[in-house]
This record gives sequence, structure tokens and C-alpha cells, in this order.
Amino acid sequence: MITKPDTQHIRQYLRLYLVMGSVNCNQPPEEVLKSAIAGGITLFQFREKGVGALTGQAYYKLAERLQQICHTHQIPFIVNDDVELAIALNADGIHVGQEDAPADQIRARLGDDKIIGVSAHSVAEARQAIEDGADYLGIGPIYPTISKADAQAVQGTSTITALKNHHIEIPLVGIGGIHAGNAEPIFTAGADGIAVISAIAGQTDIEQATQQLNTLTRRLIAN
Ligand SMILES: Cc1ncc(COP(=O)(O)OP(=O)(O)O)c(N)n1
Ligand SMILES: Cc1nc(C(=O)O)sc1CCOP(=O)(O)O
Ligand SMILES: [Mg+2]
Repeated sequence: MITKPDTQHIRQYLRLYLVMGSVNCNQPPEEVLKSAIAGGITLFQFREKGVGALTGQAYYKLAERLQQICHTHQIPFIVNDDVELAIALNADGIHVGQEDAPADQIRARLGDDKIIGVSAHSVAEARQAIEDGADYLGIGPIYPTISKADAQAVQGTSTITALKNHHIEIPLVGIGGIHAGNAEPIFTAGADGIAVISAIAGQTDIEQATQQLNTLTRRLIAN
């Protein structure tokens, strides 16, 4: 990515957001990512976390290979949590949580041309993240998830609805336990997209599973 997308393009990138690391994959992560791109993901986050996660040089090299695949297909490459990795790779952006440094401090290190996503679980957290300069918010867990051991309480679409009721207009993506069978209420509540791990990376036929979500999310965003 050469220039940072504007807000409207960030909304479009959020439509079908794959979050993934090697521990989420039953086949080589490079193959999972290529198949997911062929199926129609719009954004990718490298999240190498959990039991068995790679570290050191193996972590860095995997990130580099996945970034190259994204670059070839013009899919923005977002790094989870790790500011040093995002800087070292000149990634397109970063996603951080409430335990991480605030977006303004991260912006000071990454620069104005990078996408910064922040997790928010309430109107107050959302307002603070916006004030700090976040480009989008990740809202979850919408449903029970098997992919994040320290996830907060399941919230359904209540936070998305609350943000919309408070006229908070920053791009929003729902995350946590989302699949083709339960995605619709997230768009109805006003989100711009869904972020998924297991609904894509955990499937046997990655491309087919992604295509199904691609078709569905295109339809839901249009309504
Ligand atoms: C798109 C998106 N939304 C939320 C999260 C969760 O971030 P965080 O709360 O920092 O938890 P970890 O992913 O770091 O375990 C996310 N990664 N992506
Ligand atoms: C990375 C992450 N963050 C969450 C949050 O609630 O902030 S839930 C989650 C895991 C999402 O994986 P799956 O699609 O397999 O449920
Ligand atoms: Mg985090």
C-alpha cells in the first residue's frame, strides 16, 4: 500500500477481515492466506498468538512471507499488537487493544500514513480511541469464541448499537465467533464488516468458506 486509504475505503476494507496466525491454521499459513485472498477477503491481520505461536526469527520470517502475499494481491497487511514488527516491516497498519499504548503514541511511532485499529468495548473506550486518532474500532466478542482465551464477556451487537445511538461514525468491525450463519445482525446494527479467525482459517476448504462469506457480506453491506 502506498498511501493510507481514506475513511470510506477503510470501511470497504473492513467488510471481510481475516485475522490469523500459524496456530489457527491446519495447513501452511501461506496457503491459507492465498486461498482466503482467492475467496475474497478484503483485509488481513497477522496475529501470531496463543499456545505454540512462533517467536523470534521464525515469527518475523512468517510475517514477512504473509506480507509479501498480501502485497502481491493489494490486500493491506495489519500487524496485531507488535509496534516493532509493524515498523520493521513497514506494515500498512496495526491493531491494538485496551492494554496496549494509546493510538496517539502509536501514531507518533508509525506515522500518519498507517491504519490504526483499536479494540473498544464501550462508548467511553470508543470516544477515547477516536480522540487518540484511531482509524477504526474492533468490537467484540460479538459471540462466544474459541480463538481468544482472554476475551471479554459476550456482548452480541449491543456495543455496536450503542455506538450508533451515540452518533459515533468511525468505521466499525465486529469480531468473535462470527460465521456465515450469524453475521447478518452485525451489519444490521451498523458495522462495516466482520473480522474472523476460525470461520476461514479453521475450515477445510478455505477458498469456498471465504467465497460464501464474501457473497454474504457483499449482500449485507448493500442493504
Ligand atoms: C479487528 C480486531 N478487533 C479486535 C481484536 C482484539 O484485539 P485485542 O483486544 O488487543 O486482543 P488480541 O487480539 O491482541 O488478543 C483484534 N485483534 N482485531
Ligand atoms: C482476536 C479476537 N478478538 C476478540 C475480541 O473480542 O476482541 S474475539 C477474537 C477471536 C476471533 O476469532 P473467531 O473468529 O475464531 O471467534
Ligand atoms: Mg492486542
